[in-house]
Amino acid sequence: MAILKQLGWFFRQQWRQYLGGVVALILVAICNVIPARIIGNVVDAISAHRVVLGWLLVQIGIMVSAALIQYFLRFAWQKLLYGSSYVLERQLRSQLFHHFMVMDPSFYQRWRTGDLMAHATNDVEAVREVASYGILTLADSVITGGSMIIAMGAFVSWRLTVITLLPLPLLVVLSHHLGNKIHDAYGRAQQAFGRLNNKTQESISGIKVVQSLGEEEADLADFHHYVQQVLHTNLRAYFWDALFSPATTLIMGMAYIIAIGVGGWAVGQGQLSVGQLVTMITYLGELVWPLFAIGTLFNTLERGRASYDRINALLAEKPAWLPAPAGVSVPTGNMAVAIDHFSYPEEKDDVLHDVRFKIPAGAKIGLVGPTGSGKSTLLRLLVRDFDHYQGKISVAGQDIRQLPLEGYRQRVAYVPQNSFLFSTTVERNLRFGNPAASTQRLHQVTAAVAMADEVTAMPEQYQTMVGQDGTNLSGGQKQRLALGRALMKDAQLLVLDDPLSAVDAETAEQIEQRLEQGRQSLVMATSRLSTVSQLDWLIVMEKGTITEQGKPAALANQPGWYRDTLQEQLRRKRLEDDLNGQTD
Ligand SMILES: Nc1ncnc2c1ncn2[C@@H]1O[C@H](COP(=O)(O)OP(=O)(O)OP(=O)(O)O)[C@@H](O)[C@H]1O
Repeated sequence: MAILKQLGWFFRQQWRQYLGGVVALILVAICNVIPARIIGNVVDAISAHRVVLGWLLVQIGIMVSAALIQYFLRFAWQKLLYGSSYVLERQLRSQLFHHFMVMDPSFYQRWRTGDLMAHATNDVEAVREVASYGILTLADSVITGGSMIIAMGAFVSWRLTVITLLPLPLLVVLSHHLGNKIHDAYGRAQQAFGRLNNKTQESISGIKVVQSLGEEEADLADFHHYVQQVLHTNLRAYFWDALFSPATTLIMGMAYIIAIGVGGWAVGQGQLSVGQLVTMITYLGELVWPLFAIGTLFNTLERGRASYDRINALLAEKPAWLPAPAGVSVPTGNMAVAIDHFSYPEEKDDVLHDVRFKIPAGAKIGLVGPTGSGKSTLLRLLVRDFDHYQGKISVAGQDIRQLPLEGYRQRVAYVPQNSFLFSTTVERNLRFGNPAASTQRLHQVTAAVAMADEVTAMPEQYQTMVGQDGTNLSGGQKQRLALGRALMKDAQLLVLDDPLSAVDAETAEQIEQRLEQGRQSLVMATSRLSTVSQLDWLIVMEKGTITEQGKPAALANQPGWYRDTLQEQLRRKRLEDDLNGQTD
């Protein structure tokens, strides 16, 4: 029952609908009392040989009217209760989706996609069931059950009613005992479902890798293991649930035996008419549903509680970003990076330390260094993926963490190493960050990322669908579209993480030359050193810190990682050219 209290906010919000639904249920219960009473009267009239046609027609008329009224009332409560429950579902879904939108990357490191999807689907569904079926069964079992018991007492005999219903308290004991078991078992079943979701999502996303390595069988076996877990945990939940229904039948059976035994004896003693006994047994028949309803009610409520607890645990997580003081606007100007220390959440070792450099407005800065030296991490701090570092990154002297996140991000365009494309058209992907941009701008940007000819050659040009995460495109096309999307934004700072690694050297050089001509500030990590010579400033990172920085030409002449790696890359290039020359 705790879940009903937890959802109190929603029932208060929708009190009119729920009140209407419950009133309709009460009226249905009242209508339900009528037929048994009439059947009893008719039986007594028949036994006394005093049935008159007119009277009989009136009785039938009353029963038909009661059935018709019930029809409309049932329609009313279904519409009111079930309709409201969909409002709850909508509210929970939007709350979750909004939460997903504002959470920081460490949240997505802790939670896997499949789990989040299980929360947004199965758990929301289980809570919705509480607001519809749960309320229905609760109201119905209390109202119908209560009215039947009152009718038994009032129209037949209070003493016989009390004796007949003596086994009922067993049901309360049983539901209390089984309730917690169902709650825990259902929680485990939902967790298993989340893990299965993760597995399905990962296998489908990685299907090309699975197939190319011939690992289908192994992956199927792995999948089967997760399916087994879901099956096992659900069977466990249904085991506890299944203990309830037969118990209800048993308790009802006992009540019938008592009613027939004690009631039959009372008829023999002349304390009860046959018609009253028939009425009593018909009412008992009407009690079967409310009692079964109590069984499913506990299941629904416990499942709903377990799911609501899971949803709340998720919603209770707060984004790690620091809230900005009110009324602060985002300044423009020179930026300065001065990071003392940074380590990833739940990691002990520093990934960055003593990283200091300046980004004058409009400057084009290259970030190079061996793999794993912290280039991507540094870029992620620039775009405020993480705020928990010691030190300061500032714009016009103001710490970026003191600025409103949304406002700051509007000024920045970021292209991560593995950029994601939406499964929509080329145009909608490009316009994602700036839907209002003009067609001229769209064409300009397409040309800037050297895609104009390729887009023209596509079957539906800008309206060509790119497939899920751009599966219909080549790696280089995907990268250039992602870069184009960032350029469409007209941001003041472009943060690019090796954005052209899959693009051939010549095209990459062309694109980079255009980037260098732009007015925006640019910080670009790259693994291709031949293309950085035109940048204003070069930063070399090794083991999480800056080991060299200066103009590319100066660094090319001083001993260090940059000069060695550049010479090595140029030597290879010459070798390749020589080999190509031989084959020409
Ligand atoms: N999300 C993360 N959680 C924990 N550690 C991470 C995370 N991302 C990166 N690291 C670690 O931080 C270090 C720096 O990684 P980073 O990706 O910044 O290097 P990089 O210079 O960009 O490498 P590359 O050139 O290969 O892209 C590595 O040791 C890496 O394992």
